[in-house]
Amino acid sequence: MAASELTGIKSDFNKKKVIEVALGSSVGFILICLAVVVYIRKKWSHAQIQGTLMKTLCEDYTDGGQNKDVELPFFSFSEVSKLTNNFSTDNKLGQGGFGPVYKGVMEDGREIAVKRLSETSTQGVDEFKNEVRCIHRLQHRNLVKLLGFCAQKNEIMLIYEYMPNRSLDQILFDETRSSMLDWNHRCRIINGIARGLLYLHQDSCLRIIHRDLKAGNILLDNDMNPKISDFGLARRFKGYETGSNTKNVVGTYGYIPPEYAVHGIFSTKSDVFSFGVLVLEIVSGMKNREFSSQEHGDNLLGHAWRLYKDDKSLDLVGRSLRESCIILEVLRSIHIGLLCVQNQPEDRPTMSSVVLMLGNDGVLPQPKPPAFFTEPDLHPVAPTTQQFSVVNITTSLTGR
Ligand SMILES: Nc1ncnc2c1ncn2[C@@H]1O[C@H](COP(=O)(O)OP(=O)(O)OP(=O)(O)O)[C@@H](O)[C@H]1O
Repeated sequence: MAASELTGIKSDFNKKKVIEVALGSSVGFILICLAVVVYIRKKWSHAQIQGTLMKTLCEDYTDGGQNKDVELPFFSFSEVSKLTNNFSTDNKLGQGGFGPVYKGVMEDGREIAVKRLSETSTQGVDEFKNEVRCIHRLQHRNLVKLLGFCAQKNEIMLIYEYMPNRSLDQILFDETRSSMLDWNHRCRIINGIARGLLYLHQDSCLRIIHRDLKAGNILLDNDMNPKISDFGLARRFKGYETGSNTKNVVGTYGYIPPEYAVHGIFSTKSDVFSFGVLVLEIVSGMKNREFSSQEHGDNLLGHAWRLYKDDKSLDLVGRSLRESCIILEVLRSIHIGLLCVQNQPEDRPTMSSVVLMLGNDGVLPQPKPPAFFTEPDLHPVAPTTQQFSVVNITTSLTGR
């Protein structure tokens, strides 16, 4: 081979190498730039959330605020850190849409649960603010108590009373743990949730639609008394309002009524619907969302309705409940549950009627068919959000 040919090959080879290196380093450079931008954006949005929250909390809790009559105790970062054993993993209770939740013990021995807003929170500033603003002004034995907050050192945390039996879903839908809840407990849980909701709708100073009532948002104390929690999506309403409209439908699949899912209309009757789903889940020990009858493909609501029509409602009762159940009470609860999940909001009872119906043995009206017999074809915006509350529904649904 001639020397000139050899030099040609060599220079081609060098050129190729130079291009490869140049390309490689510019791709690397672009990737690094992208990573830096993502990192800065994340930090910036977290700082923004914290900034807005600080402002809200300051407005609410300083002399200039409107709510200076309501005192919510302030905890310093070092105090919370000490109470939770430096946010140790042993103290971690779980992870929700806001971020991790830690158990802590106060100096006087009281146990607390600390919700720490995380940088990757799927629920934003509005939900966090809402939670603080709603819940600290409400006082009812069936609502979880907010004990204080921390807004310091770029940290936002909410401090609640600790509920030793955690959330209802963790017991109700667990095959072995569900036996911890006999009919007596379940009856008390149904009644407690009903009273807590009635307080929110009618008796509290704020009047609130919860909008995310579900088994995961019912916490249980030592004696299995229920406490409604998670007010991040709650909305205040005026006494004369019958419903509001929103394009941003939020909530949790399986608990959302048709008028809200399809038309974005929510009212106290949306909570009544979710309550009805919850009652049927408590009696059956099954999740509405996951239940699909092998016989006819109906979800839990459709299944309960068919059994009711065939006079076989007792077949709905979960295995772990069969020994302890009081038949008349169980049948009445199922009947009330079915009244609450009726397709038309105006057919559903108010929570004050529900509390009355649960407390006496008078004749109940006949329920009409429930909404969403079968599992609707829902496609969450981001499938990962499904385990948490804030689920935006983009597809339309059809009820039957
Ligand atoms: N006050 C509390 N006492 C005891 N455990 C709690 C308390 N609050 C929350 N937890 C537990 O912490 C975990 C996370 O709760 P969190 O309310 O943040 O989210 P979630 O209800 O699981 O989801 P989402 O954010 O969708 O409501 C759950 O396991 C819950 O049982």
